[in-house]
Amino acid sequence: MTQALALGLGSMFNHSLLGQNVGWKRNTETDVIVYTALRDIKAGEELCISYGSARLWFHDADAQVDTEWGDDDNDTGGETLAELELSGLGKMDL
Ligand SMILES: C[S@@+](CC[C@H](N)C(=O)[O-])C[C@H]1O[C@@H](n2cnc3c(N)ncnc32)[C@H](O)[C@@H]1O
Repeated sequence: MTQALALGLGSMFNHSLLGQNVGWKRNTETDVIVYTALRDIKAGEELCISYGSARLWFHDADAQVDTEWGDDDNDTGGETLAELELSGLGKMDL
């Protein structure tokens, strides 16, 4: 597994699984992450990427499922969010 830590502007994107409007792809040969608009984005609109459906480390304000913070039974890595993930858009290649 290869992991990456986005610095600079790349560290400013919030997560949205359902409302992501920016996709991203890592180039592990050049160590560059390329961000691409997934649709037309209005001025002032928040830019959101998907951090993936893996376990998140914060309470996701965007989550559409009943998640109780700190409860293993409610982690976001289960099938519920995976089913919601938009195919191929901003998906983490972990
Ligand atoms: C990479 S930073 C994103 C930028 C950050 N919001 C800032 O102002 O610097 C990741 C952090 O943003 C917050 N965050 C991102 N997406 C979120 C969401 N959907 N709901 C709640 N907090 C979120 C969490 O605190 C998370 O640890």
